[in-house]
Amino acid sequence: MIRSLRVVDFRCFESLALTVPEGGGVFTGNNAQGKTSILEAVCLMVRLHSPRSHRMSTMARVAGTGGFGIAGEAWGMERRIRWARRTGMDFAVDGEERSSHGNYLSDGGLLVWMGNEDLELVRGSGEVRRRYLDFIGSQFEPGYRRALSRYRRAVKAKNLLLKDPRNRDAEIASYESVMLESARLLTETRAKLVALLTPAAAEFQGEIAGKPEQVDLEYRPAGGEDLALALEQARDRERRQRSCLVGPHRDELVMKLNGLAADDYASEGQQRTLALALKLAQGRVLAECRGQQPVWLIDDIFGELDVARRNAVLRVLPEQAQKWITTTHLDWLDAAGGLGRMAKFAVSEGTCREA
Ligand SMILES: Nc1ncnc2c1ncn2[C@@H]1O[C@H](COP(=O)(O)OP(=O)(O)OP(=O)(O)O)[C@@H](O)[C@H]1O
Repeated sequence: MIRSLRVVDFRCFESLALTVPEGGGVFTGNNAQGKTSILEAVCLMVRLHSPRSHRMSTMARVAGTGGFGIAGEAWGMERRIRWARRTGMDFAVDGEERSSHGNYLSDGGLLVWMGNEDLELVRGSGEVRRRYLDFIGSQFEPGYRRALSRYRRAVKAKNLLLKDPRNRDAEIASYESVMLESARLLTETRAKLVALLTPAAAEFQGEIAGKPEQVDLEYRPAGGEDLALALEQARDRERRQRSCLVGPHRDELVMKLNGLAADDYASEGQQRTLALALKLAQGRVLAECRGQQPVWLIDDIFGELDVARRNAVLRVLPEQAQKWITTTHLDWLDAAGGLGRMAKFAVSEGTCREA
């Protein structure tokens, strides 16, 4: 779990230093005060990933020096990342520089992020569902993140070549071999994850809905069973459309509720419930496979949930796990039985103090 967090020039914070108890913290404040930014800083420090943006430049404080730093004690180790416009990112654990993302992440902890935007998991494009699987995949399988970035680089290069009017078939073939090599780990891990997530999501869906509902998750690799053959068969189409059309960057995770497509048929309430169930399932799967409770970063969802669903989520969140919860008001928490083992923090205009 995370015991402390310090940031410099990150989002609206010029500086911030927090110590958080084992149970976690509830961060309260009006809109636009910096609550989500605190959770985002934790996510970056632990997973080198922000659920809000891929562009580090947007995270450096606008009136700051053009870079930012985040540090803290997480799972007994002192972690530190820095980003600067000129030099990019560097990171260290217990004072020792780590040479690569993979190296830094190898002994990092586990996270689950829950936010209102999770509804997009059910309603949004396939990209959102792939990101969900990738975030879990990189915590589940050590080589996943590296395979994903190799794969993405190869697709990007192939796309550039496909746009060239000259014949670049030989180079395309060499990038396809990189794609094939990295795709294997991605598709195998995604298939394994979906098989593990399905029963857990079904169980949580029932808990939150208050009645059993059938949940089916189906992983559909865009390259089918044989990606090499699919690439071969797509060759003419790809040349015409000048874009790489098959492979894990086009995979889908199909979701059905009570036998019907969840995006087209489920009610908004059912879709919200399914999105929560998917995130709870993520926590369960990670905890079981890695033997460690993830830290839960829960951004502003409780104030928005109806009482029944809120109580159900609070009931099924693992008691012993650390939770970082943001909220604009605390009325719901009083009704739900108070702070428990969590500390209360007040966030206001880029400052945060224990309240
Ligand atoms: N790079 C940046 N530099 C300075 N300020 C920023 C930067 N990025 C975002 N902000 C500002 O930081 C403030 C806090 O944003 P944040 O999303 O953390 O607020 P919040 O308290 O979670 O709000 P809400 O309750 O509305 O979700 C916002 O006013 C936002 O515009």
